[in-house]
Amino acid sequence: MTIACHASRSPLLEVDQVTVRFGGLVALREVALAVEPGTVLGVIGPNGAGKTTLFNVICGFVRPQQGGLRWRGTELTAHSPRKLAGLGIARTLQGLGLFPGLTVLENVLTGGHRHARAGALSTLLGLRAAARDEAALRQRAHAVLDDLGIASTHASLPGALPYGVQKRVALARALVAEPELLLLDEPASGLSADEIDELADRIRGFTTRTSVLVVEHHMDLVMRACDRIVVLNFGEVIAQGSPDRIRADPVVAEAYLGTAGEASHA
Ligand SMILES: Nc1ncnc2c1ncn2[C@@H]1O[C@H](COP(=O)(O)OP(=O)(O)OP(=O)(O)O)[C@@H](O)[C@H]1O
Repeated sequence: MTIACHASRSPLLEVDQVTVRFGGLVALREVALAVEPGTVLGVIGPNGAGKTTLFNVICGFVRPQQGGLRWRGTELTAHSPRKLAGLGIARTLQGLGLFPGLTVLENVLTGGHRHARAGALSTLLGLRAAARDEAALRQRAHAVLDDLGIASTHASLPGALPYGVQKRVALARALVAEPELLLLDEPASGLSADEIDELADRIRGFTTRTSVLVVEHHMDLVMRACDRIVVLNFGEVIAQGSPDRIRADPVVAEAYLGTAGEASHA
Protein backbone atom coordinates (compact mmCIF):
# COMPACT_ATOMS: atom_id res chain seq x y z
CA MET A 1 0.00 0.00 0.00
CA THR A 2 1.25 3.49 -0.83
CA ILE A 3 0.88 5.96 2.00
CA ALA A 4 1.22 9.71 1.51
CA CYS A 5 1.93 11.81 4.60
CA HIS A 6 -0.39 14.54 5.88
CA ALA A 7 -1.01 16.19 9.23
CA SER A 8 -0.51 13.90 12.23
CA ARG A 9 -3.20 15.32 14.55
CA SER A 10 -6.49 14.13 13.12
CA PRO A 11 -9.37 11.76 13.78
CA LEU A 12 -8.65 8.07 13.53
CA LEU A 13 -10.52 7.53 10.28
CA GLU A 14 -11.80 10.16 7.88
CA VAL A 15 -14.02 9.56 4.89
CA ASP A 16 -13.43 12.54 2.63
CA GLN A 17 -16.01 13.54 0.01
CA VAL A 18 -16.49 9.98 -1.23
CA THR A 19 -18.56 9.46 -4.37
CA VAL A 20 -19.37 5.99 -5.72
CA ARG A 21 -21.32 5.34 -8.91
CA PHE A 22 -22.60 2.02 -10.17
CA GLY A 23 -23.24 2.77 -13.83
CA GLY A 24 -25.72 5.66 -13.82
CA LEU A 25 -26.65 5.19 -10.15
CA VAL A 26 -24.96 7.36 -7.55
CA ALA A 27 -24.69 5.11 -4.47
CA LEU A 28 -22.70 7.69 -2.46
CA ARG A 29 -22.41 11.39 -3.19
CA GLU A 30 -19.63 13.40 -1.54
CA VAL A 31 -19.99 11.56 1.76
CA ALA A 32 -17.79 12.85 4.56
CA LEU A 33 -17.49 11.61 8.13
CA ALA A 34 -14.88 11.09 10.82
CA VAL A 35 -14.39 8.57 13.59
CA GLU A 36 -12.82 10.17 16.65
CA PRO A 37 -10.60 8.08 18.92
CA GLY A 38 -12.46 6.34 21.75
CA THR A 39 -15.92 6.89 20.28
CA VAL A 40 -18.68 4.91 18.59
CA LEU A 41 -19.95 6.33 15.30
CA GLY A 42 -23.14 4.93 13.78
CA VAL A 43 -24.17 5.09 10.14
CA ILE A 44 -27.87 4.58 9.53
CA GLY A 45 -30.32 5.06 6.71
CA PRO A 46 -33.22 3.41 4.92
CA ASN A 47 -32.84 0.53 2.47
CA GLY A 48 -30.63 1.47 -0.45
CA ALA A 49 -29.26 4.57 1.33
CA GLY A 50 -25.66 3.52 0.66
CA LYS A 51 -24.64 2.07 4.06
CA THR A 52 -23.17 -1.16 2.69
CA THR A 53 -21.42 0.69 -0.11
CA LEU A 54 -19.83 3.02 2.45
CA PHE A 55 -18.76 0.05 4.59
CA ASN A 56 -17.27 -1.57 1.49
CA VAL A 57 -15.36 1.59 0.63
CA ILE A 58 -13.90 1.70 4.14
CA CYS A 59 -12.93 -1.98 3.94
CA GLY A 60 -11.39 -1.49 0.51
CA PHE A 61 -13.87 -3.74 -1.36
CA VAL A 62 -15.20 -0.79 -3.40
CA ARG A 63 -13.02 1.97 -4.80
CA PRO A 64 -14.65 5.42 -4.95
CA GLN A 65 -14.65 7.40 -8.16
CA GLN A 66 -14.00 10.56 -6.16
CA GLY A 67 -12.74 11.31 -2.67
CA GLY A 68 -10.82 9.00 -0.39
CA LEU A 69 -9.92 7.89 3.11
CA ARG A 70 -7.44 9.07 5.70
CA TRP A 71 -6.18 6.87 8.52
CA ARG A 72 -4.61 8.79 11.41
CA GLY A 73 -4.24 11.78 9.09
CA THR A 74 -2.52 9.78 6.39
CA GLU A 75 -4.12 9.33 3.02
CA LEU A 76 -4.81 5.71 2.13
CA THR A 77 -4.16 4.69 -1.42
CA ALA A 78 -4.20 1.17 -2.85
CA HIS A 79 -6.37 0.35 0.16
CA SER A 80 -7.53 -3.29 0.29
CA PRO A 81 -9.35 -5.63 2.72
CA ARG A 82 -6.19 -7.74 3.12
CA LYS A 83 -4.31 -4.75 4.50
CA LEU A 84 -6.86 -3.66 7.10
CA ALA A 85 -5.41 -5.78 9.91
CA GLY A 86 -1.96 -4.30 9.37
CA LEU A 87 -3.40 -0.81 9.84
CA GLY A 88 -5.09 -1.79 13.10
CA ILE A 89 -8.61 -2.14 11.69
CA ALA A 90 -10.78 -5.22 12.25
CA ARG A 91 -14.27 -5.89 10.94
CA THR A 92 -17.26 -8.15 11.25
CA LEU A 93 -19.40 -8.68 8.17
CA GLN A 94 -23.13 -9.21 7.74
CA GLY A 95 -22.63 -12.94 7.15
CA LEU A 96 -20.83 -14.50 10.11
CA GLY A 97 -18.05 -15.97 7.98
CA LEU A 98 -17.07 -18.49 10.66
CA PHE A 99 -15.24 -21.65 9.64
CA PRO A 100 -17.70 -24.48 10.34
CA GLY A 101 -14.99 -27.13 10.74
CA LEU A 102 -12.99 -25.15 13.30
CA THR A 103 -13.83 -24.82 16.99
CA VAL A 104 -14.83 -21.48 18.46
CA LEU A 105 -11.32 -20.97 19.83
CA GLU A 106 -9.71 -21.85 16.50
CA ASN A 107 -12.05 -19.43 14.71
CA VAL A 108 -11.06 -16.66 17.10
CA LEU A 109 -7.36 -17.46 16.63
CA THR A 110 -7.71 -16.82 12.88
CA GLY A 111 -8.39 -13.16 13.73
CA GLY A 112 -5.09 -12.66 15.51
CA HIS A 113 -2.67 -11.90 12.69
CA ARG A 114 -1.95 -8.33 13.69
CA HIS A 115 0.32 -9.10 16.62
CA ALA A 116 2.07 -12.14 15.19
CA ARG A 117 5.67 -11.07 14.67
CA ALA A 118 6.99 -14.42 13.58
CA GLY A 119 6.61 -15.16 9.87
CA ALA A 120 4.86 -18.11 8.28
CA LEU A 121 8.14 -19.98 7.77
CA SER A 122 9.20 -19.79 11.40
CA THR A 123 5.68 -20.78 12.41
CA LEU A 124 6.05 -23.88 10.28
CA LEU A 125 9.44 -24.62 11.73
CA GLY A 126 8.08 -24.24 15.25
CA LEU A 127 10.64 -21.65 16.29
CA ARG A 128 10.46 -20.03 19.69
CA ALA A 129 9.15 -16.61 18.58
CA ALA A 130 6.27 -18.32 16.82
CA ALA A 131 5.51 -20.40 19.91
CA ARG A 132 5.49 -17.26 22.10
CA ASP A 133 3.20 -15.44 19.64
CA GLU A 134 0.89 -18.42 19.57
CA ALA A 135 0.74 -18.68 23.37
CA ALA A 136 0.01 -14.94 23.73
CA LEU A 137 -2.65 -15.11 21.03
CA ARG A 138 -4.33 -18.09 22.73
CA GLN A 139 -4.35 -16.23 26.01
CA ARG A 140 -5.95 -13.18 24.35
CA ALA A 141 -8.49 -15.36 22.56
CA HIS A 142 -9.58 -16.99 25.85
CA ALA A 143 -9.74 -13.56 27.51
CA VAL A 144 -11.91 -12.10 24.72
CA LEU A 145 -14.25 -15.10 24.80
CA ASP A 146 -14.51 -14.63 28.55
CA ASP A 147 -15.23 -10.88 28.12
CA LEU A 148 -18.04 -11.68 25.73
CA GLY A 149 -19.52 -14.24 28.11
CA ILE A 150 -18.89 -17.27 25.89
CA ALA A 151 -15.74 -18.79 27.42
CA SER A 152 -17.47 -22.16 27.89
CA THR A 153 -18.04 -22.52 24.13
CA HIS A 154 -14.34 -22.53 23.18
CA ALA A 155 -14.25 -26.20 22.16
CA SER A 156 -17.62 -26.21 20.34
CA LEU A 157 -18.15 -26.04 16.62
CA PRO A 158 -20.00 -22.83 15.66
CA GLY A 159 -22.87 -24.71 14.00
CA ALA A 160 -23.81 -26.26 17.34
CA LEU A 161 -24.37 -22.84 18.93
CA PRO A 162 -27.33 -20.42 18.85
CA TYR A 163 -27.07 -17.64 16.25
CA GLY A 164 -26.57 -14.92 18.87
CA VAL A 165 -23.59 -16.80 20.29
CA GLN A 166 -22.13 -17.29 16.81
CA LYS A 167 -22.33 -13.53 16.32
CA ARG A 168 -20.32 -13.06 19.51
CA VAL A 169 -17.72 -15.50 18.20
CA ALA A 170 -17.39 -13.36 15.06
CA LEU A 171 -17.00 -10.32 17.31
CA ALA A 172 -14.37 -12.11 19.39
CA ARG A 173 -12.44 -12.92 16.23
CA ALA A 174 -12.34 -9.20 15.36
CA LEU A 175 -11.45 -8.10 18.91
CA VAL A 176 -8.61 -10.58 19.40
CA ALA A 177 -6.50 -8.52 16.99
CA GLU A 178 -6.81 -5.61 19.48
CA PRO A 179 -7.80 -3.21 16.67
CA GLU A 180 -7.70 0.55 16.99
CA LEU A 181 -10.88 0.67 14.93
CA LEU A 182 -13.60 -1.96 14.86
CA LEU A 183 -15.96 -1.91 11.86
CA LEU A 184 -19.31 -3.60 12.44
CA ASP A 185 -21.71 -4.24 9.55
CA GLU A 186 -25.27 -4.77 10.79
CA PRO A 187 -24.24 -6.46 14.07
CA ALA A 188 -27.85 -6.50 15.31
CA SER A 189 -29.31 -8.46 12.42
CA GLY A 190 -30.95 -11.69 13.55
CA LEU A 191 -30.75 -10.81 17.26
CA SER A 192 -33.65 -10.54 19.71
CA ALA A 193 -34.52 -7.20 21.35
CA ASP A 194 -32.77 -8.26 24.58
CA GLU A 195 -29.68 -9.38 22.68
CA ILE A 196 -29.62 -6.04 20.83
CA ASP A 197 -29.71 -4.09 24.11
CA GLU A 198 -26.94 -6.28 25.51
CA LEU A 199 -24.86 -5.80 22.33
CA ALA A 200 -25.35 -2.03 22.44
CA ASP A 201 -24.05 -1.89 26.02
CA ARG A 202 -21.17 -4.15 25.07
CA ILE A 203 -20.22 -1.89 22.15
CA ARG A 204 -20.25 1.13 24.46
CA GLY A 205 -17.87 -0.76 26.72
CA PHE A 206 -15.44 -1.34 23.83
CA THR A 207 -14.48 2.35 23.73
CA THR A 208 -11.89 1.83 26.46
CA ARG A 209 -9.94 -0.36 24.03
CA THR A 210 -11.04 0.58 20.50
CA SER A 211 -13.05 3.03 18.44
CA VAL A 212 -16.07 1.66 16.61
CA LEU A 213 -17.86 2.42 13.37
CA VAL A 214 -21.16 0.59 13.15
CA VAL A 215 -23.34 0.43 10.04
CA GLU A 216 -26.79 -0.61 11.16
CA HIS A 217 -30.43 -0.65 10.21
CA HIS A 218 -31.67 -1.02 13.80
CA MET A 219 -32.30 2.39 15.36
CA ASP A 220 -32.48 0.85 18.84
CA LEU A 221 -28.89 -0.33 18.66
CA VAL A 222 -27.39 2.89 17.30
CA MET A 223 -29.37 5.11 19.64
CA ARG A 224 -28.07 3.16 22.63
CA ALA A 225 -24.51 2.45 21.47
CA CYS A 226 -23.33 5.53 19.54
CA ASP A 227 -21.78 8.84 20.51
CA ARG A 228 -22.58 10.26 17.10
CA ILE A 229 -24.74 9.16 14.22
CA VAL A 230 -24.50 9.90 10.49
CA VAL A 231 -27.70 9.48 8.51
CA LEU A 232 -27.59 8.58 4.83
CA ASN A 233 -30.44 8.82 2.37
CA PHE A 234 -30.10 8.17 -1.35
CA GLY A 235 -26.33 8.20 -0.94
CA GLU A 236 -26.12 11.59 0.75
CA VAL A 237 -25.53 12.61 4.37
CA ILE A 238 -28.79 14.24 5.44
CA ALA A 239 -27.99 14.65 9.14
CA GLN A 240 -25.35 13.98 11.73
CA GLY A 241 -25.11 14.51 15.45
CA SER A 242 -25.83 12.98 18.84
CA PRO A 243 -28.50 10.27 19.20
CA ASP A 244 -30.86 12.78 20.84
CA ARG A 245 -30.43 15.21 18.00
CA ILE A 246 -30.98 12.52 15.36
CA ARG A 247 -34.01 11.17 17.21
CA ALA A 248 -35.58 14.63 17.20
CA ASP A 249 -34.75 15.50 13.59
CA PRO A 250 -37.91 15.50 11.45
CA VAL A 251 -35.86 15.19 8.25
CA VAL A 252 -34.42 11.92 9.57
CA ALA A 253 -37.80 10.61 10.67
CA GLU A 254 -39.31 11.39 7.30
CA ALA A 255 -36.44 9.90 5.29
CA TYR A 256 -35.90 6.87 7.44
CA LEU A 257 -39.43 5.93 8.33
CA GLY A 258 -41.70 8.07 6.22
CA THR A 259 -43.43 8.96 9.50
CA ALA A 260 -42.32 11.78 11.75
CA GLY A 261 -41.93 11.01 15.44
CA GLU A 262 -41.28 7.27 15.23
CA ALA A 263 -37.54 7.30 14.85
CA SER A 264 -36.89 5.64 18.20
CA HIS A 265 -39.06 2.63 17.38
CA ALA A 266 -37.39 1.41 14.18
N1 LIG B 1 -22.65 -3.69 -6.99
C1 LIG B 1 -23.66 -2.87 -7.26
N2 LIG B 1 -24.05 -2.64 -8.54
C2 LIG B 1 -25.06 -1.80 -8.81
N3 LIG B 1 -25.77 -1.13 -7.88
C3 LIG B 1 -25.42 -1.32 -6.60
C4 LIG B 1 -24.38 -2.19 -6.22
N4 LIG B 1 -24.26 -2.19 -4.87
C5 LIG B 1 -25.23 -1.34 -4.43
N5 LIG B 1 -25.91 -0.82 -5.46
C6 LIG B 1 -26.99 0.16 -5.37
O1 LIG B 1 -26.48 1.27 -4.65
C7 LIG B 1 -27.47 1.80 -3.77
C8 LIG B 1 -26.96 1.74 -2.34
O2 LIG B 1 -26.95 0.36 -1.94
P1 LIG B 1 -26.40 -0.13 -0.53
O3 LIG B 1 -26.49 -1.62 -0.54
O4 LIG B 1 -25.11 0.50 -0.26
O5 LIG B 1 -27.50 0.48 0.45
P2 LIG B 1 -27.82 0.08 1.96
O6 LIG B 1 -28.09 1.36 2.68
O7 LIG B 1 -26.76 -0.80 2.49
O8 LIG B 1 -29.17 -0.73 1.81
P3 LIG B 1 -29.71 -1.97 2.70
O9 LIG B 1 -30.08 -1.41 4.04
O10 LIG B 1 -30.93 -2.38 1.91
O11 LIG B 1 -28.64 -3.00 2.74
C9 LIG B 1 -28.73 0.97 -4.00
O12 LIG B 1 -29.55 1.65 -4.93
C10 LIG B 1 -28.20 -0.32 -4.58
O13 LIG B 1 -29.17 -0.92 -5.43
